[in-house]
Amino acid sequence: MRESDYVPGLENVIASETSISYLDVENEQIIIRGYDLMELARQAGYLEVAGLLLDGSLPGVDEKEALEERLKAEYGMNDAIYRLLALLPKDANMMDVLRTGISSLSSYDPELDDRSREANRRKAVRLLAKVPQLCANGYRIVTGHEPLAPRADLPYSAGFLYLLTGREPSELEARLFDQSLIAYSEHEMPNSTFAARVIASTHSDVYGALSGGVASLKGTLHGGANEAVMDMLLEAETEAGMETLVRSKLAAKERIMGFGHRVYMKKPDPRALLMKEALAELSAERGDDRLLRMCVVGETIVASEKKLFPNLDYYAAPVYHLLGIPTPLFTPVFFAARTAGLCAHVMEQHENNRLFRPRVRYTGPRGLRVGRGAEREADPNGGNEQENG
Ligand SMILES: CC(=O)SCCNC(=O)CCNC(=O)[C@H](O)C(C)(C)COP(=O)(O)OP(=O)(O)OC[C@H]1O[C@@H](n2cnc3c(N)ncnc32)[C@H](O)[C@@H]1OP(=O)(O)O
Ligand SMILES: O=C([O-])CC(=O)C(=O)O
Repeated sequence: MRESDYVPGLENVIASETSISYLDVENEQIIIRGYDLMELARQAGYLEVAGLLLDGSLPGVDEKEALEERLKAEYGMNDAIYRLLALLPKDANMMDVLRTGISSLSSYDPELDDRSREANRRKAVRLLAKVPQLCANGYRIVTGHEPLAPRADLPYSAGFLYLLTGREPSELEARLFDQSLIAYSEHEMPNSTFAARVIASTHSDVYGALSGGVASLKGTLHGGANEAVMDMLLEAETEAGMETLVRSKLAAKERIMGFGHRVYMKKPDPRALLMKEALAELSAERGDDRLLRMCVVGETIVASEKKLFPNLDYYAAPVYHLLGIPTPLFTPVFFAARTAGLCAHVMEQHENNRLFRPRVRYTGPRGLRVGRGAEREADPNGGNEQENG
C-alpha cells in the first residue's frame, strides 16, 4: 500500500470480508445472508431476520418460537441501570442515554469476556431483549416518568411499539413497525458497523463495540438524519412550506437531511421506497396524507435540483411520527433494529479476527525540537532546522 493509495473517507475501500450482507447497487438489492432484504421485509418478521443474521439461516417456525421464548426470558432489567439513567438530566440526548445504558449492561453480564460464538449469541439475545427497553424506558425515566413493564404477551415488535407509545398498537401499526425494523436491521458496512468491528477487533466485548456503534449512529450524517427529517417536516407544516424550506436550504448550500448516500449516490435506496409505501398505507388509514404529500414535494425538488434520491431515514421519519413515536426516539429505534446486524458483525469479527490498525499519510511537520521555538524566531535565517535535521 503506497501513500498515494490514500482514499478520504475510505470510499469504496474493501475493509472486511463478510458473509452477513452486501449492497448490490447495480441490481438494486440489499443481500442479507443470500436473501433480498425487500423480500424479507414483505414476507418475514423482524425476529426471523434477527435469527437469520445471528445464525446464518432463516429460522423455521419452531426455531423462531424458541428464539422469541429465550429473548422474552431476558426481558428483566437490573434496577441499578434504571437508577443510573434517572441521574441524567431531563434534556439529555436519547442516543447518549442509550449509549450509557448499553455500556452499563456490560457490568451485569456474567459472560462478558467469553468471546465464543455461543456466549456471543446469548449476549446478542440479551441485547435484543433489553435495548428496546433502554430506548423507550430510558426516555420515560429521563423525562420524569415511570418505566413500563415489557409485555411478554405481545409479539416482539408490537411489544417494542407499546413501550414507545404506551398503548397497544393496531395490527397495521405493528406490521409496519416490524417492517421498518427489518429495513433498519442490517446494511453491510456503514460507519457504525465499521466502528463496532474496529472495537471488536481488539478482542473488546460486544457491549463496548455497540456503545461505539451508538456514538457513530447518533451523527446527522448517519442515523441522526431521521430526527432531522422530522424536524424539517414539522417546521415546513404544509406542501408550500416544504417547497420554500427545501429551496431555501439548497440556495444556502445546506444539506437536505434524508437525501444522498455514500453507496447509493446514483441509485435509489430500496428501503426508502418500502417506507414510502408504509407511509402511504398509514396515511390512507388515517385519512390524512399531508406528510406524504410534503415528502413527495421534497423528493421532487431534490431530484430535479441535486439528482439525489431519498434514503431510508427520509420516509422512516414520517412513518414513526404517525406511529406516535416521539422524535427523540427515532435514532434509538434505528439502533435497536440494527442491534441484530451489529451483534452478527461482532460475532463474525471475533471468529475471524485481524486487528484493525491502518496507517496514515502524514501531513504535519518533522524535526521540531523542544524549547527551540524562541531560538528559531530569533534566527536570522528563519530557522531551517527541519531540513538540517
Ligand atoms: C440510514 C442512513 O444512515 S442513510 C444517511 C443518512 N444521512 C443523511 O441523510 C444526511 C444527508 N446526506 C449526506 O450528508 C450525504 O449524502 C451522506 C453523508 C449520507 C453521504 O455523503 P458522501 O458520500 O460523503 O458524499 P459527499 O458529502 O461527498 O457529497 C457528494 C455531493 O453531493 C452533495 N450532497 C450529498 N448529500 C446531500 C444532501 N443530503 N443534500 C444536498 N447535497 C448533498 C454534496 O454537497 C456533494 O456535492 P458537491 O460535490 O457539489 O460538493
Ligand atoms: O450504509 C450506510 O452508510 C448508512 C445506512 O444507510 C445504514 O446504516 O442503514
